[in-house]
Amino acid sequence: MKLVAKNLTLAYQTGKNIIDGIDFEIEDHTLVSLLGPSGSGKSTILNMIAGLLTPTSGEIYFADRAVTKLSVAERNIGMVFQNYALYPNMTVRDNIAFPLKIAKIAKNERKQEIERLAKLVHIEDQLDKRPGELSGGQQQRVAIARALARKPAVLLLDEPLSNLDAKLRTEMRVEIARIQQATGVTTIFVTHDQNEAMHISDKIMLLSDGVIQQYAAPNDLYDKPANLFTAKFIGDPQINTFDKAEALAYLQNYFAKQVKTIGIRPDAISTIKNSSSVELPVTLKSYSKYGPEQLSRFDFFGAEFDGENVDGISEVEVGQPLKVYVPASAIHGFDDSDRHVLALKPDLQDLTSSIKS
Ligand SMILES: Nc1ncnc2c1ncn2[C@@H]1O[C@H](COP(=O)(O)OP(=O)(O)OP(=O)(O)O)[C@@H](O)[C@H]1O
Repeated sequence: MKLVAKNLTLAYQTGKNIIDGIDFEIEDHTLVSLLGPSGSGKSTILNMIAGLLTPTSGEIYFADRAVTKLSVAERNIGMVFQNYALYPNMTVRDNIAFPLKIAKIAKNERKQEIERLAKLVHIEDQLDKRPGELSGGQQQRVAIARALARKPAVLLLDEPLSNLDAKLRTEMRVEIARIQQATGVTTIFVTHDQNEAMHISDKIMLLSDGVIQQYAAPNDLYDKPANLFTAKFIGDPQINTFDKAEALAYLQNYFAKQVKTIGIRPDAISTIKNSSSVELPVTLKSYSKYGPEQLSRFDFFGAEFDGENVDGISEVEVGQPLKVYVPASAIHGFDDSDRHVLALKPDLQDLTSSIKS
């Protein structure tokens, strides 16, 4: 089901808006992550969608139905929490059956539904165990099955993987994407882990201080950051930023408009020139390689920056001056308000100088 929020605002008594008049649409059948640092408002938005928190103002719609004033029960949502919240004294079967019993689904139909859900989340051989006898990943599968039992309008997942170890996290994020695709249920996934969000989502809503910084497909957040916050939050290693005079003056040439900061992602740097690339005169300061990852550090007019897996860099000696190249589209400029400014192609550089003069 499509979900729409209009001018959604939440303030506690203390005053300042925790969520500050945001608008968004989540398309039917998609998986959207709410991503952002601690305190950015992810859980608050999720809880307003669930009906656990009432917005101070604004509206939420499930398709065309305004749900803002409806209770949790009336919204038909499925929720999964970080701590699973399974009933410890019930078997897996009874945990999944619970919402079906509440909904007074007949016994026969209930049995079929439990089997269907257990197959869907791959726990059909665990139905007679109690949650305490299952691994964290299996418990989370049960929690997902229970949340899906009543064919919810939306599935809300609040940091569902954060109690799992690294290997299980990766496995379960693939599983969540698979289950979401198999059921087609519109899903909202809260995480503060960009890697998780980047891999699992159709779109990511990146939040900071209760404001949407950017809402776009994962690769667009990476390649086309709308502002400096997004550019810095997304990407590991972090984007290189230049705000010192000489480096900035050199790169400013590629922009028609004055920029305050320039960002270049470490993986955009190469020693190989191509037709749309911009040349940077640098000195190699250090180089290291670990497994498939190479990291290099360069000096560029006194500003240092990182390169990741830079083609051809293993041939260069540390301390040696060289030229590196960056596609013009990978030079991100940000204006006084930290908003993204497009770089011009290198062959438009003359035009840039004439605009400036
Ligand atoms: N009951 C409350 N009263 C006042 N402020 C609150 C209350 N609950 C949450 N907040 C504030 O609302 C803001 C957003 O909190 P929220 O839990 O939505 O953030 P989050 O992005 O989910 O963070 P985390 O990743 O740490 O869970 C925070 O600044 C928090 O301090």
